[in-house]
Amino acid sequence: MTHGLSIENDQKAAKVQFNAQDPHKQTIVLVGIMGAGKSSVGRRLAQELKIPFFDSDDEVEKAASMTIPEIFSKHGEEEFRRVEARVIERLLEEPRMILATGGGAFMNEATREIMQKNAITVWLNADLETLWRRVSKKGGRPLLKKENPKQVLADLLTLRKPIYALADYEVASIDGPHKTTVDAVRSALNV
Ligand SMILES: Nc1ncnc2c1ncn2[C@@H]1O[C@H](COP(=O)(O)OP(=O)(O)O)[C@@H](O)[C@H]1O
Ligand SMILES: O=C(O)C1=C[C@@H](OP(=O)(O)O)[C@@H](O)[C@H](O)C1
Ligand SMILES: [Mg+2]
Repeated sequence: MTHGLSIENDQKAAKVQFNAQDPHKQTIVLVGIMGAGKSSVGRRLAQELKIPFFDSDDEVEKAASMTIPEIFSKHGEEEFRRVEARVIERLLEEPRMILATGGGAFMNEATREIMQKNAITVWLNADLETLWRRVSKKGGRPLLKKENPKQVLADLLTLRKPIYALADYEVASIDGPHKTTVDAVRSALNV
């Protein structure tokens, strides 16, 4: 039946449109483990693209008027995760931006669904040695304040990798100038 066919086609067209992703129009969310470069690469990417940059960790700190280590020690990780999820949901209602997330944010299924629906997700990936070198330079990451922080990082990486792999794009965050990784993201997304 012609009429039936045309409805079916319209529905298909609507579906394609609904799922269409456009890195030129949508927020670009950077995910990946601690030290992947979400914050530092994200800031530079936003500068190049001349769009706003937000870091969910900074926004959580502002919302709580506390540093992340303080939130962890005074209220615990669960409370941090609750605030983090709320902050990201709010940011994804804003106009297009580059959003650097904290390394655990993408593990939350609801948050991940919101990101995948409203944004382009990019996994910055790096090997353990590179990550370890980077995170050892600076403290401020409560999850690594443990007896064997390198092992903690390795275990987290093993646990989280299959989830990060659900991102729309994977980009290698290799050592060298940040610009190399910024260029790699731009070329993957064609922005
Ligand atoms: N692709 C990269 N090239 C060079 N240095 C990097 C790169 N990514 C991160 N770094 C460095 O590693 C450290 C951690 O990076 P950061 O952006 O804070 O990572 P994340 O926000 O993913 O935890 C910083 O000192 C940063 O300058
Ligand atoms: O991996 C994680 O669970 C965390 C990563 C941190 O952000 P970065 O990935 O930017 O270091 C920060 O959100 C918090 O310390 C917890
Ligand atoms: Mg960061």
